[in-house]
Amino acid sequence: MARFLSLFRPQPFLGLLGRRNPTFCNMSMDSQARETFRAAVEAVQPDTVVRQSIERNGDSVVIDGCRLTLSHNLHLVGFGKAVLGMAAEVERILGDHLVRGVISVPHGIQQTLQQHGKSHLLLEANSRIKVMEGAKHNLPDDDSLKAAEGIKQLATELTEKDLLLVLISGGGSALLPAPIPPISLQEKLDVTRRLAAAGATIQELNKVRRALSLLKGGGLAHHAHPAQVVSLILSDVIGDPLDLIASGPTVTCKVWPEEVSSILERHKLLSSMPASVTQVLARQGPRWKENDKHSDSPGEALNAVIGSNTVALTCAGQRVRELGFRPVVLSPGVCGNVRLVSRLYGLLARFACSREEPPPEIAAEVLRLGPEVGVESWDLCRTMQVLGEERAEGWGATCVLAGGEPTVELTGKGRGGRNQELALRVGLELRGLELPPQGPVFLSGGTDGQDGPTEAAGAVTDAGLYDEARAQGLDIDSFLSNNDSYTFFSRLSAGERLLAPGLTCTNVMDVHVLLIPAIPIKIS
Ligand SMILES: Nc1ncnc2c1ncn2[C@@H]1O[C@H](COP(=O)(O)OP(=O)(O)OP(=O)(O)O)[C@@H](O)[C@H]1O
Ligand SMILES: O=C(O)[C@H](O)CO
Repeated sequence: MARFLSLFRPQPFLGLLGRRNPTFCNMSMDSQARETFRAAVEAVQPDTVVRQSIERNGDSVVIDGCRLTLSHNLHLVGFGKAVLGMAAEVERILGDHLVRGVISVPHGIQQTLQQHGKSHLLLEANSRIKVMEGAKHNLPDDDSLKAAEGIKQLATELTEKDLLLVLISGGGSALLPAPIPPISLQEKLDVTRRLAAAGATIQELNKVRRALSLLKGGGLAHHAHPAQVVSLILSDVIGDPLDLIASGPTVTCKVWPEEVSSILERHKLLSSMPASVTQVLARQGPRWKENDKHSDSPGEALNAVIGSNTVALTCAGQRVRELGFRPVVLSPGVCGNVRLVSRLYGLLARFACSREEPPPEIAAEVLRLGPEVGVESWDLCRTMQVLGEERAEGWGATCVLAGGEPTVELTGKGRGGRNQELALRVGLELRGLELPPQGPVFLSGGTDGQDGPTEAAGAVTDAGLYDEARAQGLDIDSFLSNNDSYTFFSRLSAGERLLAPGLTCTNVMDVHVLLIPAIPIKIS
């Protein structure tokens, strides 16, 4: 008769491989998934990433391998949800050379940071940096327009002796609006709003924003010429494309009006564009005025990505290794429909947990599905190889880490977010995979601490989700069809599966953690 025996790898062998040093062996799988997410977020804190990217030696500073000399010539501008903490750290490190600065940050952020006890991310009372709050609800408004004007003014006054440090993070586009005349702020806002509502991707949205802005698409670097410009960027876009993060204000790029028109056309908006937008798109030559003092300057800058989803996943991997799991990073670029993404995680869990050699159909479906959600075949094969090795070598615990920004097709009117919906769907995919002592656990969380318009960042699920919901009278399918994942997780077991770290002060998109426990071997 078949019997099951828990055969975990002998500890000395594991020590040799350097994989297992389980510091939290008493933690539940749920807690370990949360701890892994915490480590991911911790790694991309605004002050941490700045500290790690600036090396100060006396009156010189090395950034991204480039040595720069300081002589009380440092100016600073910034825009984005995380730049307040970034600016505070820059001022701590280089404050004695700082002449002045202006940053554009989300409405209410200073008060919120104060309330959350995060005063280390706030500027000192005697700071030389002016903080301007605006862009309520992540939309450009008069306040962020004023901040953008202040930033443009500062940049325009610089000389070749100056160094301009630019701090950029997600949300920067809305915090730096500078529409090319005669486009008004309201018209630009309408264009971006309508595009977003039509389902345009962030790549499409920011290509359009670039074409209509004085500061995006290299405009800020252009206005700062002939000063030296260095940007420190916390990326919230898949693949870390410099020209698209916050619409690339320090990355000179040519605008192709045909490309912009085709994006508008694709979303059926071209024919209803205001006359001002049509006029700007029809212009030939440089976007900046002919009489502009820098009209022919290239506006070159050093652009350094100092924090990204990849950094978060790498640090999460280190943490989960300490917890006793072998980490494998699937991809930092998971995108596409959450339905397909959840299917992929379900298949990977099945592949990892299969007691026999996994049926080839699983690997085939993984390879077919992966590219549809932004994961390269090479990464899928590498991940399955690690999962397969663990099984072949004796069922060690593994952790698949990934990140990115999947999408949800909104058909209902409920409250939720893409992370909670993904976790809910993966929970369904894992159904039936309950292996002793515990089956796989999946966590999906937004690194900014907020998943859609909800108070949670995401949720943690496992194979027991379906039965747990049923026992509590909750019908998962009806919550899913109403995009009501937040209500579902709030009601289920008093909300204990919700991931709610609160405001994290950073944003490198989402993090996915699939923990596969060490599995007992079947001895016949
Ligand atoms: N009820 C819902 N269920 C599932 N997803 C939702 C729901 N409502 C909104 N969303 C999704 O949430 C996303 C917006 O959430 P969020 O504000 O976290 O986005 P974001 O892209 O992370 O923004 P940012 O990068 O500015 O923080 C959109 O992709 C939207 O489709
Ligand atoms: O501000 C923006 O454009 C988005 O957050 C992407 O960087």
